[in-house]
Amino acid sequence: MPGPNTLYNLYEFFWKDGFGRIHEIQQKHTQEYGKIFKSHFGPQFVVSIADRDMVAQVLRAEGRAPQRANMESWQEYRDLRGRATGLISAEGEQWLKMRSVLRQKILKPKDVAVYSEGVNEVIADLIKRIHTLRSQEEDGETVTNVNNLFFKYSMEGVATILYECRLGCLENNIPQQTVEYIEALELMFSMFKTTMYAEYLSCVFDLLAAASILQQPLCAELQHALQSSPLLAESSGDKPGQIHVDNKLKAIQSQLDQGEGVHGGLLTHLLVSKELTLEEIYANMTEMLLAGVDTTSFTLSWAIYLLAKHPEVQQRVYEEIANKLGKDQVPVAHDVPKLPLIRAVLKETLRLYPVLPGNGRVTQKDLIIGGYLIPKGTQLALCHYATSYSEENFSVANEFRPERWLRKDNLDRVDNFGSIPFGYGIRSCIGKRIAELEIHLALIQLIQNFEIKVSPKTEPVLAKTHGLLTPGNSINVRFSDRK
Ligand code: HEM
Repeated sequence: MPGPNTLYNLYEFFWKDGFGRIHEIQQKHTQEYGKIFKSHFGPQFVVSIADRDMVAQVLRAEGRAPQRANMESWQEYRDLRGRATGLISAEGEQWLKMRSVLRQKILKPKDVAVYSEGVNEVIADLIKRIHTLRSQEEDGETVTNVNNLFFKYSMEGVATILYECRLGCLENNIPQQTVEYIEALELMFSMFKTTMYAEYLSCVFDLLAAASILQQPLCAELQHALQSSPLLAESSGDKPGQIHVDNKLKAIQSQLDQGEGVHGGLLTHLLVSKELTLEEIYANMTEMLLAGVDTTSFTLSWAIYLLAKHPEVQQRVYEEIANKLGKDQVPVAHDVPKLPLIRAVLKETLRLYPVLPGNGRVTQKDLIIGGYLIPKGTQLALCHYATSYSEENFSVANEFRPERWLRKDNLDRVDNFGSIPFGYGIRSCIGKRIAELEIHLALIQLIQNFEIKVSPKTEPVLAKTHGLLTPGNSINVRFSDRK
């Protein structure tokens, strides 16, 4: 099988700063070596797949508990300290058990529809915050670096759903406890982005480590962060990540003591049903928060950027909202199917900027892919960025054309393997419906309230890989009141 050798990879990644360009390297290597190629790192290798049908074949052949990457050292660390893993890092039977509990409450659109009201309260605060921020600018309209704002929105939104409480991220004066919480999370995000959530990248790191190119395995770096981070040290008492879970537990206890019925969302269900241990609940709440904030905020930032750059698309979206929902009607989850264009905007945004440009799988049986025998236990890298930009899969692939998703019921197809930003199958993103709810409702209300325009302060924004696919520079946009 063709592919880059160790020397070439060292040159590409270290000399030419390839870690920030993983998405481009996928495309480049696909052009050079074909849709299936083997990257060598010393004695180890990764097989990369950049073909829609081959990706489909791999994902359709998955067993009961698919594995993204070899997590042995991570697992050993958790075992050593008696700490529970969350869904992202768990494997085998433990993963199956947790997934089957968590999926009951958040995997279907109707499961998350109940959170519309809570998310809308957060969006009302987001809009207030936009008014405050733009009033501080000379033109009275610009918000600089919208991702900062959307980070706070996503954190507040996801916490509202997961912890069933508000953090105050969008207030003018953020509560001190929340400031500390955001700081702890930011530290973890920076570690997390280059490790757990970027399996494609972590395979590269692990292989480099195996080839003794790195002094320490990457996991050790993350393990150190875990030890020193106040947030993720789940078992050590009074930490910010636990406070919200513990508060909920106390509230439930007091309701029970008073003979009241207990109702609530996911966290309440987990605490009452006791299907997961408290340690597992802490671990999963933290991992879901980590997995859910940056992904959602980057996607929202890219969507706003694309809409600002394409006023004609934005106008069509606005007209659809005005005609099918109403100019001032606050949307809820069941309004979203009436607005196919807003759904298409999200799908097209994620095609052009898939937050996870690549994903990993360890094969659980021998497979023949593209004519090659791939033995059980091989680390695969699924090159979603490359398939998203392939002209074979999407005509005029470089252009933002949300309407392409409106044809032939494309919106509801989950099996368009050219663009699967949330993954596919049993190990796909468990937070997909939460992310969609937060993004759809926010986009609808932002477009109802504002005409979103490119600010003269905005340079063209290119993507860079920092674990996730992130905006390479700050996105500044003008939020003009809609007349
Ligand atoms: C636009 C937003 C998001 C995108 C694009 C995204 C994408 C992904 C992808 C590609 C995976 C890997 C799937 C696979 O291996 O097949 C994943 C896994 C995961 N995501 Fe998301 N995600 C998003 C938001 C969220 C949110 C909001 C949450 C939680 C509230 C979340 C929680 C998770 C978890 C826990 C996993 C691991 C699932 C498992 O291993 O069983 N994600 N996500």
